[in-house]
Amino acid sequence: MRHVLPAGRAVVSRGARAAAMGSSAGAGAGDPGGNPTVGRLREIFRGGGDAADGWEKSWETGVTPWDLGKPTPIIEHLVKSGTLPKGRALVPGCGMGYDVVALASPERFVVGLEISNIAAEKAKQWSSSLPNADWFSFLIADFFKWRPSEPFDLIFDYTFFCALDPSMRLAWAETVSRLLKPDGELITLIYLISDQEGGPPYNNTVADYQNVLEPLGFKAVWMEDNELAIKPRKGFEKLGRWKRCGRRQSSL
Ligand SMILES: C[S@@+](CC[C@H](N)C(=O)[O-])C[C@H]1O[C@@H](n2cnc3c(N)ncnc32)[C@H](O)[C@@H]1O
Repeated sequence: MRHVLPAGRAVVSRGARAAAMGSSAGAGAGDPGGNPTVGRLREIFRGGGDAADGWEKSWETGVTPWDLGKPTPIIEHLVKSGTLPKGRALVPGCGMGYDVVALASPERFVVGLEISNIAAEKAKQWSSSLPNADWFSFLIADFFKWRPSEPFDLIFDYTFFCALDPSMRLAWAETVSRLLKPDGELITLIYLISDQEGGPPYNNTVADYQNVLEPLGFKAVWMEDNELAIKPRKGFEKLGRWKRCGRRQSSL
């Protein structure tokens, strides 16, 4: 174990936070968070309704302020480091699937899971003829309801936890626990948000992860600032690597 940081976070301005989320879609003034695309995303989700419809609409209308247009650099670094579990990996809420593709290799088959048909189709479109295409697949399913035939050695969450309504966090942890092998690893690239009203993305802290994961026996064996975060997200991301150390398992 390297070291585990306290569950705190830097306080940043609302404008800076929203600019970070809109890094690829063009941050700027025009909505309460300072980013018009995040504002449009909120608008889609405002008024309740089915979250799945909200995500489909955001993809349909091209309101995807989270999209980096490439894998997150820390994933490429971790792949190169050779420290990631091999076997089967899952990326829930994978969006365009750049991280799915970056993780996939003959030693590691990766499933990119998406609730949005459009996102999954887009992901398939750009990636299907890549040299490592035999080592990943994109599936359309609701993370919370999906029942795969086999559990996973690795689950990678990036901007999925923070995209979910906070009332779903316990279910998120239970589902992670159900889908992960007992000795599997959960990697959370935590996108820290502290000053937003509503969401997505929703405010979250490292403690929010600890609160739902630790009762299920998970412990962070690594929790550090993500030094490889893209520039607008620098200082807002922490890399958490979690293993099950306790005996309690999911009750789902
Ligand atoms: C904020 S985006 C993040 C996408 C991707 N991880 C990235 O960083 O580019 C969240 C994604 O989760 C998907 N999603 C939301 N709820 C889901 C669910 N219950 N099951 C599977 N995917 C879901 C959405 O369609 C959306 O593409």
